[in-house]
Amino acid sequence: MTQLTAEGEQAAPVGRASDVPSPAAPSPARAAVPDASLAIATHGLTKRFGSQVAVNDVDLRVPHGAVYGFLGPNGSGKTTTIRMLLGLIEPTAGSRSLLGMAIPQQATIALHRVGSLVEGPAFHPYLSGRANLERLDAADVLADPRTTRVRIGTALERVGLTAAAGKRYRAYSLGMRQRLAIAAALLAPRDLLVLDEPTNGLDPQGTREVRSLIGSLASDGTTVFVSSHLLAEVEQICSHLGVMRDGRLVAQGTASEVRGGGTVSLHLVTAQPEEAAAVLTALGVQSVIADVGEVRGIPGELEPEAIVAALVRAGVGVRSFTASSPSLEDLFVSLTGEGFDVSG
Ligand SMILES: Nc1ncnc2c1ncn2[C@@H]1O[C@H](COP(=O)(O)OP(=O)(O)OP(=O)(O)O)[C@@H](O)[C@H]1O
Repeated sequence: MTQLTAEGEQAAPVGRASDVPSPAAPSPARAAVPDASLAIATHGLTKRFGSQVAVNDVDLRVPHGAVYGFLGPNGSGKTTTIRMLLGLIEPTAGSRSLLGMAIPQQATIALHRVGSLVEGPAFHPYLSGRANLERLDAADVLADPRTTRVRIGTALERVGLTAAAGKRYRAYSLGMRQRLAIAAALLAPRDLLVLDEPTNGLDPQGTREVRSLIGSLASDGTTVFVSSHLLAEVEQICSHLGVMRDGRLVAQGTASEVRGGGTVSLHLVTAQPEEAAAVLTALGVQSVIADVGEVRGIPGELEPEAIVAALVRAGVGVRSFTASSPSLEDLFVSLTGEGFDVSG
């Protein structure tokens, strides 16, 4: 389970995130051992730009069929990680595999089954959505021209653009443009989609469109790896989460594992805060703070029932008692050290 200290430092990340300390001496490129049980696996993935370590010893584990939210503030290393996954840049150290195939050794086969949205394809403003996809498909040497028509029709259908396929690109809304970009990534059947900030710059309506599209792609069995700095976006659609901070993966696991990793705190309303604080301290509650009419603390492993019973035994009147986990937003702030944009 993910555990946070009082400063928000992570003590034991879910699924062994990067807890290897020194970025100074990343191990040399390790032998790639593709893990077929995972859609994406990396081991010690590291990228330096000069003296800057942009990605530091990252071990990603993305199960097949997951919608994996790759979260982190701007500059935390998400895009650099994705570029290494797709073979667009070489890591300084570490290995990576997609769909059980090592990158770059088996990239030609693997990447044919992987759709990606990293920088976004360049669309022609005066051509229709369909004509733009025809241009992109024609430029793909691996695409079979005999099936172009069907594949483009299927991709447009999947992103809900069939009716608007004949409209010029310049008349598309931002959400439609992004859906067309995803259609471009779907021109061949894909087992894995890697989307870098697919809702960046979109208005709330466009964000909803893309979010619901990701949900429907995932329900067809496609594994989706989606990066974002927007908490609300991933919170709603992701089965798994990974959180980046300063190039390190500081938490990883199922959404409920990551969410459950926060420290539970208790809040007690009482007319006898000093007496209550003494009882809680004697029980072993940590960080007890008594204030006017209330007491706060961190119960650790203590059950709420045992705490309330002890208070009642000691004659402390309890007006209300709450034991709560931090919100996902609080958790991310503590993991990443900065606020997340929660709009979206
Ligand atoms: N080609 C490059 N040369 C030098 N530094 C780079 C290069 N690409 C990325 N960086 C640096 O690496 C760090 C991680 O950047 P990256 O783009 O991977 O982060 P990010 O989490 O994707 O953020 P954003 O959402 O802003 O793109 C940043 O400090 C960035 O300035």
